[in-house]
Amino acid sequence: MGSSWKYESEKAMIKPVGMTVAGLDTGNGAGGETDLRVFEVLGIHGVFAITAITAQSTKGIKDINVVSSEFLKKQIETLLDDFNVEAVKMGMIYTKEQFQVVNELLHDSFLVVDPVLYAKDGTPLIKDVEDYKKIILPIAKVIAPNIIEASAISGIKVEKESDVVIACKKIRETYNIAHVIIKGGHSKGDFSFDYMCNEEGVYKIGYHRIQAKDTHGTGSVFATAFTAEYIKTKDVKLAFRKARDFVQSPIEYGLNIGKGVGPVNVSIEIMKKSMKYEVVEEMRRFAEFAENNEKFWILIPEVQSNLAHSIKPEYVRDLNDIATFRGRIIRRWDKKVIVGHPVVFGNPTHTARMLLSIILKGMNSTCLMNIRYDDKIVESFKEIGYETVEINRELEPSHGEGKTMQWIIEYISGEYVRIPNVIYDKGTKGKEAMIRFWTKNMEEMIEALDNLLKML
Ligand SMILES: Nc1ncnc2c1ncn2[C@@H]1O[C@H](COP(=O)(O)OP(=O)(O)O)[C@@H](O)[C@H]1O
Ligand SMILES: Cc1ncc(COP(=O)(O)OP(=O)(O)O)c(N)n1
Repeated sequence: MGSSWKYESEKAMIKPVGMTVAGLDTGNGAGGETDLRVFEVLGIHGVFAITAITAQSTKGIKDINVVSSEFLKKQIETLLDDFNVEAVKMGMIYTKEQFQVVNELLHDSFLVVDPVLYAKDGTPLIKDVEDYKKIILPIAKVIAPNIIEASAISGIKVEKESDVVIACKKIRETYNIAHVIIKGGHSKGDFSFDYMCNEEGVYKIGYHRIQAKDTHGTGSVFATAFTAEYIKTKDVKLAFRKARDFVQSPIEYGLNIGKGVGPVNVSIEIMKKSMKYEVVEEMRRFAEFAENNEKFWILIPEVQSNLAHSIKPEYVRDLNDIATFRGRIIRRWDKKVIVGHPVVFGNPTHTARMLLSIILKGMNSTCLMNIRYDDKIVESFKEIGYETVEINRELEPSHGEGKTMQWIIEYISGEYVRIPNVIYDKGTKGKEAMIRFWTKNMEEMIEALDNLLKML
């Protein structure tokens, strides 16, 4: 007999386990609970041995309540007794007695140390630093200080690239740590460079430096992402690359919450993926409406139509956040409307480019369709209650291909406080007259077109 259904289903639900030994940030921006979130997003079951509770918010740390070393020991023993912990990330740990517990129980683990000497507000997160250097650093497999921490640990003031490499090597040799990563978030320049050195050499990764205010937790996120990726691949170089890549979007989409430095947005990529899934579902709903409405063909111009649909406007950065139908919306010779699936993101169609320009002007807009120009259609839009604006294409300056949609929106926003929902032009030499209609969501788009078609 083959394996039973029950066995197959249980097997499918196994997740690798990673541990964080860290403090708790009551404001949920750094520390152990953020580590658990990173583990979760990256497909690892995170478990948490807590070293201290910090009374913390985006404004900083008010107080620290340290967990006794006996209780820390109990937590780690309890977790190790049950789970197959594949790697351990360590953040805040406070006292010499706590270091001894970790040394005793985790010296053989794949230990990734984030030496959080100070929080962003300057509060020390490790009390007995000299003991920490003696007891914790020699059992680390990987250490990931920022440049301030690297300076303190190596005794070399890290300012320029050559200092980073020297400090990296010194830390490696002094503490016999296989992989030293020095993070560049606190350095200057257009790129934030991180360096990793090990016996094979020095690797450098640079990403565009984001001018961000809400960066609380970047270090915790980086080290936990590294640990998660190491668990999945057992490849240190790959884990370094993936962790650096992972941290970029959470910084870009940092959460402007609280009165101080807001947390980075750990689940942003999952949120964007789920929003994109909803967009695809709604595009399917639109396709059904277009193909089944007997009069829909009236709306379709010679060049055919398309519908652009974005994720929530505040998350839109570029055309990759906007979907269209690859094969457009086509009117056949017999007036039948055919929607050209599939739905694709990032296609530089006129509709997608105009929607992007409207969103980047701050409008609450997620849908835009191009419609055949006809006086009657424009009048019907007015009757439904939409504001309209006519654009004279003769006024368009000569610019390269692909700039017209942006020009139209720039032109309108120079004249209007709010961009009207119906934007039309009567064409010019070689350019068909066209209406472009945008709405705040798919609900409104379908309802408006349904009402419009009843009037035609
Ligand atoms: N403004 C930024 N733009 C892009 N990447 C950043 C920025 N700030 C930090 N990083 C990245 O975030 C990670 C954490 O770095 P860093 O801020 O130096 O750590 P810490 O939080 O321990 O001080 C690194 O990969 C670093 O390159
Ligand atoms: C409980 C706790 N642990 C760690 C930190 C510091 O984490 P980090 O990711 O380096 O974030 P910033 O403090 O630099 O924002 C913390 N604050 N609290």
